[in-house]
Amino acid sequence: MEGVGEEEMEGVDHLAHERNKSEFDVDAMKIVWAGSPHAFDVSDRISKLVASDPGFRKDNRSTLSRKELFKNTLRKAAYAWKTIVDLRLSEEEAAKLRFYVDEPAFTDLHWGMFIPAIKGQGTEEQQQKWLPLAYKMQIIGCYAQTELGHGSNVQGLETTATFDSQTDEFIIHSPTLTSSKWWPGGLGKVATHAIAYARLIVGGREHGVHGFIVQLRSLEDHSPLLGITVGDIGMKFGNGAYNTMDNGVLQFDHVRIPRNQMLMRVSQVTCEGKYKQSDVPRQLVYGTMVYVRQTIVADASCALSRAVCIATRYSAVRRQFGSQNGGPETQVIDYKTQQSRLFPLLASAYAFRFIGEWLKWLYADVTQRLQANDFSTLPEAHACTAGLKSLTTTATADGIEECRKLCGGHGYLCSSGLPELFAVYVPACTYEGDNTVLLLQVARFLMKTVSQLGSRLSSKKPVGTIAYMTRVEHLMQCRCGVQRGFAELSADLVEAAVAHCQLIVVSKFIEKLQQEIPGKGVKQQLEVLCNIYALFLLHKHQGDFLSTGCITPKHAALANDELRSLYSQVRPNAIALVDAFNYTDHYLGSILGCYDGNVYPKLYEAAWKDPLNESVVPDGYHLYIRPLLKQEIRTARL
Ligand SMILES: CCCCCCCCCCCCCCCCCCCCC/C=C/C(=O)SCCNC(=O)CCNC(=O)[C@H](O)C(C)(C)COP(=O)(O)OP(=O)(O)OC[C@H]1O[C@@H](n2cnc3c(N)ncnc32)[C@H](O)[C@@H]1OP(=O)(O)O
Ligand SMILES: Cc1cc2nc3c(=O)[nH]c(=O)nc-3n(C[C@H](O)[C@H](O)[C@H](O)COP(=O)(O)OP(=O)(O)OC[C@H]3O[C@@H](n4cnc5c(N)ncnc54)[C@H](O)[C@@H]3O)c2cc1C
Repeated sequence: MEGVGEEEMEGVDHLAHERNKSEFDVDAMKIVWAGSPHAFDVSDRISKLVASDPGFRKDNRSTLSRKELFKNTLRKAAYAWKTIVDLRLSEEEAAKLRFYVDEPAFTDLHWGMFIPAIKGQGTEEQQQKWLPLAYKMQIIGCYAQTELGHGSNVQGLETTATFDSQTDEFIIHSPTLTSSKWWPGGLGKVATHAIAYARLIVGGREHGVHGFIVQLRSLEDHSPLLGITVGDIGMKFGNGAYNTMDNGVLQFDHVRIPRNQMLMRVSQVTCEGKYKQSDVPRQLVYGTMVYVRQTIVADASCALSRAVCIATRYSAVRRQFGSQNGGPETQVIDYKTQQSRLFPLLASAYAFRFIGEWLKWLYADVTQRLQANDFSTLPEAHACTAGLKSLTTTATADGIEECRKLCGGHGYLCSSGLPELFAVYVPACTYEGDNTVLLLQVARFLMKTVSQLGSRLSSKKPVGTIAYMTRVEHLMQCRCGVQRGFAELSADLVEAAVAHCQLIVVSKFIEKLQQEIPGKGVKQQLEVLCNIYALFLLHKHQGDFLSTGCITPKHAALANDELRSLYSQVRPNAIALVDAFNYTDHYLGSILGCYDGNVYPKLYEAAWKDPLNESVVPDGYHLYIRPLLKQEIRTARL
């Protein structure tokens, strides 16, 4: 193997000159990014714990076969659980551990959907029975909603749950091939239980889709129970990536479960076979999705900031062209084109961090209200979680890919960390609701609001995120017919939904800046980023703004000038702004993004570690290359 000098690998901070340029207190910004001094402490401690433990190594994922990869994930999940128990980590610390372990696993669905579904849709009694088992991981659950034939259209699910009053049981059945459950994470090889969604049939009458707790596998030997056919759905996009997850297929053949395993907070079936609806809205059956959409928004800033951190550090290291008198070439980060692609993504990472924080607050608020039987803010909470999930995941997936391109050829190497990050992240645009389908929900909410504006029947004034609608006069003129023409106009309505969500992100960023933010220069940096975020959107969509007369061509030109000036203000602070994310090299998983910027020796070293380089002459030489070279190919047995 070709070696690299030890001194080249260790100790020198190649980005020190960049760090010295920064004009603000990076440690104070770290606290702002983390959310509070306490959150920073937890995050910093747990990230270092994971990074220093070889049990959580992840640099070999792209070279493992699916079986090796999956077994390694099982080992890591068990090891993570042991660490959590041994160190008596709090729930907050455990969640951070899962975050820094950075490997999608069945545990995400157990903690992220199975448990929340029981908490949100189960009765007190059901919670008391199932939650202690789930918290100790004595049972492992998944969320089995989507089927081969239907994902978006939840009302179209075909699995049935028929009540048998003779035995006080439900019979869960998959009547068609398309009713096979398809996609649930953790289902393929691990889950012992599922929250399965099925059409409820009582006394021959259908009552829509409800959730049921169904045991799938034996707790003794893990074999599927009678009537259950279950397995993995196969390899997904990218090496490593989401293939650590066992997304599964499941068929029920008249599987019987006791009546008390229907989640009965929203509606109940009595032993006499009576269906009763409580006074909570039916939409609470969808509550787990609202919860997860909110966590996905909070996570978007993590994925985007990670890609931006890699691309920013590498852009400061990489030099191309522009050498004067034999001096160094220009750092690519100094090119205005690089800045105009990179800095809006840096600003978006911060914007998404704050919108995630706000959405958490909104979710906590609606949860509290629901407990007090106040359902008034549920439609807005649904629209915000759906719309912001769509907006942030689309922008993040696109942003990760842009960061890969910003790193030129080296961005295409797995060791850049970017291909895997993209492959793991991009399904977020589809799961928990296809992004277009979710925007249509927002559009529906907006059109409903518009149709009520000025209506004599409705005395309610729009509040919260739609309060601005009363100030937009020409909406009043659009009221007529839009409800009837919804499907025809849906492509335009989706654009309106995106614009509405962008407005929420910008306004919440501005609100954040109205708070006291300690630390030298921190607030000023955030103001610059906020302005970049808003003006970049204005620039990108200037056609819409101009055609609707919201701005003049002069405004558009001024905005563009201002944007260029803002990029120059960010430039000296760019490295410090990504340092503020406080990511370890382990978490970044990228040679291009390593803290010390010592990229080239590390790339060189890593190449020699590739399995192809284990031998100088490759396997297959004698069979395929030599006969070719010796012109013996026609006689060789291929
Ligand atoms: C290794 C370490 C281990 C250590 C241990 C760790 C310890 C702790 C760690 C914690 C870890 C946490 C991890 C969390 C990570 C989470 C991981 C996530 C992974 C994601 C996996 C993916 C899962 C899934 O994808 S699940 C399936 C999701 N499916 C969907 O989203 C389907 C999309 N479709 C729909 O939601 C609906 O059908 C919809 C919205 C399209 C509605 O269609 P419709 O038919 O038009 O509407 P209808 O049903 O008739 O509704 C009418 C009415 O209701 C309103 N509505 C709809 N939805 C909602 C809602 N959710 N809430 C409120 N209201 C709603 C709708 O707008 C209509 O209103 P009106 O217009 O007023 O009538
Ligand atoms: C990695 C991954 C993990 C998943 N994990 C789980 C899980 O744990 N549990 C679970 O239950 N499910 C899971 N899913 C399933 C996921 O929730 C669905 O795939 C998702 O909701 C999209 O539904 P669909 O596949 O039916 O897409 P479709 O609805 O078939 O989408 C196909 C196309 O049709 C368009 N479209 C659909 N409806 C409309 C409409 N009304 N108007 C306009 N356009 C429309 C969409 O925009 C899209 O372009 C997972 C999926 C993935 C990829």
